[in-house]
Amino acid sequence: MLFMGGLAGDPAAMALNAGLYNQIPLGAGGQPVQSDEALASIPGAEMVKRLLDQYGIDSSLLITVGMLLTIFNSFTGLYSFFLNMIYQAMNFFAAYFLSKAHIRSNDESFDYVMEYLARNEISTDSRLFHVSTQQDTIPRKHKAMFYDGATFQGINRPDSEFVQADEYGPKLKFIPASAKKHYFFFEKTLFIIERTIEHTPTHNNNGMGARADDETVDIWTVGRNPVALRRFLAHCRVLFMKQQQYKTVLHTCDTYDMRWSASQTRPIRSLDSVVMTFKDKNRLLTDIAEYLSPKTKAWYQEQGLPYRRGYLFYGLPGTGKTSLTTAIAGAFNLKLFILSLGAQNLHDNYVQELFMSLPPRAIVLLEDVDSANVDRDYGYGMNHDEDIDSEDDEEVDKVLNRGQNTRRPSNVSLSGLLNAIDGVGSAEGRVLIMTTNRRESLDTALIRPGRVDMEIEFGRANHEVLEQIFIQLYSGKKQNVSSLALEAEKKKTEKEIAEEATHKQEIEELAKKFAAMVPEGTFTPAEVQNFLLPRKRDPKLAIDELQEWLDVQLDNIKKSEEKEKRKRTKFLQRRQKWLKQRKQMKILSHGDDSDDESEDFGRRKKRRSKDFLEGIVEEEEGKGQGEDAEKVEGDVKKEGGDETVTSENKEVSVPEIKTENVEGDDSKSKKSEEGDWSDVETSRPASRPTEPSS
Ligand SMILES: Nc1ncnc2c1ncn2[C@@H]1O[C@H](COP(=O)(O)OP(=O)(O)OP(=O)(O)O)[C@@H](O)[C@H]1O
Repeated sequence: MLFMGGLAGDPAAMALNAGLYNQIPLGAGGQPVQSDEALASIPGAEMVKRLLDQYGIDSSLLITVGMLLTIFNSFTGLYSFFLNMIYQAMNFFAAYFLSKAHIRSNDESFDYVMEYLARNEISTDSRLFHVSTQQDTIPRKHKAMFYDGATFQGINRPDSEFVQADEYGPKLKFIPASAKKHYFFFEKTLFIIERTIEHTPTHNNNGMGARADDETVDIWTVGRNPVALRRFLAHCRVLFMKQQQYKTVLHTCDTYDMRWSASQTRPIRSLDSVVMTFKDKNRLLTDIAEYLSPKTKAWYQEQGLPYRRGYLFYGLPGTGKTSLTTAIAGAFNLKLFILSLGAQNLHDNYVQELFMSLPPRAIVLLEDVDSANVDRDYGYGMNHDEDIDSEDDEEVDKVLNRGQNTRRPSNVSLSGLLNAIDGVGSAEGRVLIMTTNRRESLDTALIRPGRVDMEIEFGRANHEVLEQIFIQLYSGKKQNVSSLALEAEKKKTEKEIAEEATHKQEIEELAKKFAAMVPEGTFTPAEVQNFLLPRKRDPKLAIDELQEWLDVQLDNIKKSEEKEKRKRTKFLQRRQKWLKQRKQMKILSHGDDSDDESEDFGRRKKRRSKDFLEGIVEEEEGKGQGEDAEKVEGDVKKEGGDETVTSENKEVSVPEIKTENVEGDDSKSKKSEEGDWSDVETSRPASRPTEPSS
């Protein structure tokens, strides 16, 4: 009880202390009575006294200790009381004589301030600081709150790069601690700054009661006039903008609290570095430039049209869809927001909120829109039992490619996505870029005009692209825009410029040779780069080794095409069998060719359809490349010119179905009663064995 002094200022504690005082009786004149008398008046004290006497300890000592502790208690109480007064006075002062700005970490201005603090060593000498080696991904909560003492001179230049690593690995970043006030002067005015981390209960998908950390920063300055504060914030903004001038800021969805978070900054990628046909690039860039011009915006408003534009980039993986999007963001100074619909926890509501919270002048990159529920045919919850009666070649492709769709299904529904894209609350002024490897599986609603205003196909490299890739890699021209690179460009001497021109000419000639050797439409740009990169310092070596590489690659391609062809042929055979069986089942169930109206029959048909589709993919995956397609087992028995299908112990004669030419020449393929399936083009799988690393 004596230690309740820690709670001084608390009325309950003071009352208790007073009570203890009252336990010591006072004699005449207010003087304490003799210790024995005093002790006698305290219950239980007699017993303690006897105990102390046993050990030869003077019992009057108890009184002295008690009194000393009481005095100490009074002092701590007083101290707390005065502290409390000072605190109240400061609050009063802050309320009436200070200006204050309150910024939350989900606002960009938070980054402005953090940038200033990091660059100006504010309170980095504090005894309490956080240390981090995280380099690339800077959580927003700590964004820019780091600097490296050793390279501070370097990074203090407005638009220079942070030096984040040395020869031993990532350098340390020092992050000033939160929940502590930091003081500094800006333009001779005193500023006080405090970071606070808030723990807010959330009810998001992470579960009830999960907590989301949020950070705020409070800035005070002396005086009722907030001009100094505004000037400071404007200064921070300019500093930040200069830093970001040659960077592309990537925002991704923070899956914890489901909002945009600036996760990375990257040097701007130049448009030249993305190689594609001039026609397509020109068409696209002209369209975006036109859309972003202020006149167009005004026109949209006058017409009462929603000011939005959408593009679909489709084609094989590694053909430059993402690279081009990043380059566009840099070229038009747009913020880039990347959303993958397969992200865990992402639901319709969140997608809508994310679209609503986009700033103006932003690109939203929706990657792999074919994934999951937004997929018309294969997505999670979609109709797998779809009848495969279609005569459409695309149908065959889809079935055969189905096994390749290993992406995790999304929780986002098609209608949810459509609402997010152009619902009432969706932000205006943004550019939407959707990418997919499988355009054919997208729902037409998703890519109708208004949602997708232009489509660009990305394919394997033709001669123009091959030549450009070679030139890009060996010309020595820097593809990342930065102030330092631009400075270096300006400082070149005439001799250097002349040497560069000669080098360029040489490279262009080699590029022509290179492009002539590589067959057109055979490799993706990523595959070509994959060959060139290990030989990046020696263009002639690349030419010398090209033929050897081509031989290996073309052989691999041939093998995978053959495999694909076998798979396709098997599919066609099975399909024919299945159709025959179905026909027989119809006859057995109804005795005629009427439509499948029996519910039982419909269910059986669907199950068989599903089993059939899955069977063909599994079978091909389960067996090796050398598998003979003729080994397909079935119920079909050939008997003379006709076939007999065994079904439910009954034999029914059906017209002959030709199944020859399984491995042979495609041109001799059969024509069945279901139509001609022989001319279907064999598609080469996107992924092939890559060059063994040397
Ligand atoms: N057209 C291109 N020009 C320059 N580089 C390219 C091109 N295509 C691919 N690359 C290079 O290949 C790599 C992969 O490219 P990118 O991610 O842009 O392909 P993608 O089409 O978006 O693939 P995915 O569909 O798998 O997302 C990158 O390193 C990129 O530099």
